[in-house]
Amino acid sequence: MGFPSVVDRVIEYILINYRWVFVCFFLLPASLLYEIYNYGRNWIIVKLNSAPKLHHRKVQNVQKQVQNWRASGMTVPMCTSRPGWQTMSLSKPKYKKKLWNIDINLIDILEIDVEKQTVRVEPLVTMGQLTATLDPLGWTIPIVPELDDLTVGGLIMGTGVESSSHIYGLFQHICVSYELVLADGSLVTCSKESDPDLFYAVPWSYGTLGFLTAAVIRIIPAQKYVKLNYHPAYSLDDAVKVFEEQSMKKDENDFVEGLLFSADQAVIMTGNFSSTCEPGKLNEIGKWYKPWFFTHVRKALEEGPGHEYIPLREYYHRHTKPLFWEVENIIPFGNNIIFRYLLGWMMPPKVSLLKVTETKAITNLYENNHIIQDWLVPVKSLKESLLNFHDAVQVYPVWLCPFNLPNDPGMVHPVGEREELYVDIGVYGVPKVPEGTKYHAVNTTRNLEDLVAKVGGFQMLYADSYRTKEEFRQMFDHRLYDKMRDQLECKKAFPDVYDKVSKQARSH
Ligand SMILES: Cc1cc2nc3c(=O)[nH]c(=O)nc-3n(C[C@H](O)[C@H](O)[C@H](O)COP(=O)(O)OP(=O)(O)OC[C@H]3O[C@@H](n4cnc5c(N)ncnc54)[C@H](O)[C@@H]3O)c2cc1C
Ligand SMILES: NC(=O)C1=CN([C@@H]2O[C@H](COP(=O)(O)OP(=O)(O)OC[C@H]3O[C@@H](n4cnc5c(N)ncnc54)[C@H](OP(=O)(O)O)[C@@H]3O)[C@@H](O)[C@H]2O)C=CC1
Ligand SMILES: CC(C)=CCC[C@@H](C)[C@H]1CC[C@@]2(C)C3=C(CC[C@]12C)[C@@]1(C)CC[C@H](O)C(C)(C)[C@@H]1CC3
Repeated sequence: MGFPSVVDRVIEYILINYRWVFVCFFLLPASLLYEIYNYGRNWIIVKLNSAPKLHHRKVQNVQKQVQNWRASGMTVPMCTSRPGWQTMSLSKPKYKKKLWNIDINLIDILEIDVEKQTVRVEPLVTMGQLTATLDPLGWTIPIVPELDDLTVGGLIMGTGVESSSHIYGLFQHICVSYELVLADGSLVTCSKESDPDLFYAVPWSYGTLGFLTAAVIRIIPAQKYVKLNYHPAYSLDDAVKVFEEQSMKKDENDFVEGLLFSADQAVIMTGNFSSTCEPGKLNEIGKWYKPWFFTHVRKALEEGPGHEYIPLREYYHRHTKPLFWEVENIIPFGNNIIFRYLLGWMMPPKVSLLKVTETKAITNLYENNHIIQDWLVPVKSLKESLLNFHDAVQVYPVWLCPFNLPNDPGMVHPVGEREELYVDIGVYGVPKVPEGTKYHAVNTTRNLEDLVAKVGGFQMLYADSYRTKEEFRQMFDHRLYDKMRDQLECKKAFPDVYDKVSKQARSH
């Protein structure tokens, strides 16, 4: 063994087992600088109010790039040029190296129309940017997927869900219209009324019908706080019952969410907008020294039912600081009180910087010894699904988020072809397997995918999907998608959606 390989191994050992050293001393300060740069840039744009004027020119630039692709002979299909490390998706989009990259540098909020109750945004606008802009004005989009860096484009072309989804559905269901550049270079705007086929085909198409250049999204009046009630449950039956009952009460609860801490311990949360706060009941969970949200919620198991008030924006982004519970694996002492007071203000490390500095060994570690999946199943199959996940991986906490699934045309439908309540079951962590056995990521995930498909469910596609093309086409309804691909001459212009999202297709 030569000297360099020993050094390599030592570095690899340190990077895997002591990733926090690198993260704390390099990534956290880098994340802060990056944020300050973004903040400064956004501030200048807001102050100069230049974004709406530039939009048209920036869209023309996208059209020009598509025209150039056509003029070049259309030899390889197109995708956006946003590098994989900048995205929130877990899977690595290796296809980008082979495809024709289109630069879509559209990052601004264009217009807030309080009369029509809509906001018009460009696709790279993030959830953090939207809440920072809308909340102080007393407005919000009805569904705010909780991680700051999720983008409007990714959430429309993929999907988005949040604790208000039991009322409003998925991210696509709060969108009024999409502005797209199509394969022929033309610019179209589609809505439910003007072009229902295209409008319903866009969500879950992962950029394979056209490039999104703007979207109009509904806004609703917001209030200063969320009054959050904690309902601890001490058996799976009780947890499922309370969760289901509360999710059905659309008129009573503005927000519903559950965290399952073990097979028989859960805390179900229900929340409402509130303009006032009871004295002594304010909890500013977003402050740098506050504990991670899921650890705070877990305390309700000992303390019993209770309620408190959380500032609205801090509620929306409650899972950002610990990236649900994923930061625990990267900075194990990140929730320690001394760390929080000293360095908590720099948290969390930017996902994009974590990704760009990820080594092959860490990628392998996550691929083989970690599960990150969101399964979307009818709520009536919740208990059965949770038992299946428990048998297969025993990963806790589990995230539970109810959502309404209308029977619209497009990729996803409720099982009974009638509007139905579904639940997103988020499983993120290191699987526990019986002693003496080894966790097999592909087999386990495939088995779970089968079980989810059997009850009429789907998986979110930001993570790894191991479906074959046939199984994928059974899970997602391709009728409208195929029709639009033919009609808009997409076959040469964009890869098929399966070839963008499947694990197999993405890895080479
Ligand atoms: C070190 C640092 C880190 C930060 N990290 C984050 C973060 O992770 N996530 C986050 O969302 N914010 C972040 N911010 C921004 C800051 O937290 C919020 O902007 C703040 O809560 C709003 O305060 P304000 O009233 O002073 O902003 P205002 O000056 O009223 O502006 C509100 C914000 O809205 C956005 N905005 C408004 N209109 C437009 C437009 N047309 N185009 C583009 N953007 C627009 C801008 O981001 C601007 O910062 C960070 C700021 C700093 C200094
Ligand atoms: N709470 C929630 O709902 C959460 C959702 N997620 C998931 O994360 C993903 C979003 O991450 P994010 O980083 O924002 O998005 P990404 O950059 O990962 O984009 C996701 C997909 O959307 C396509 N896309 C994005 N913008 C455009 C555009 N302007 N025109 C055409 N296609 C576009 C991308 O195409 P291309 O490959 O060509 O770039 C890609 O296939 C979604 O899949 C979402 O489901 C993750 C965490 C939480
Ligand atoms: C529908 C919902 C709520 C999904 C929540 C998904 C989160 C748990 C995901 C989104 C981004 C995500 C995949 C990520 C990771 C963990 C799980 C995350 C946070 C991490 C941080 C795990 C460690 C990895 O080395 C790496 C840095 C690449 C990723 C980055 C993205």
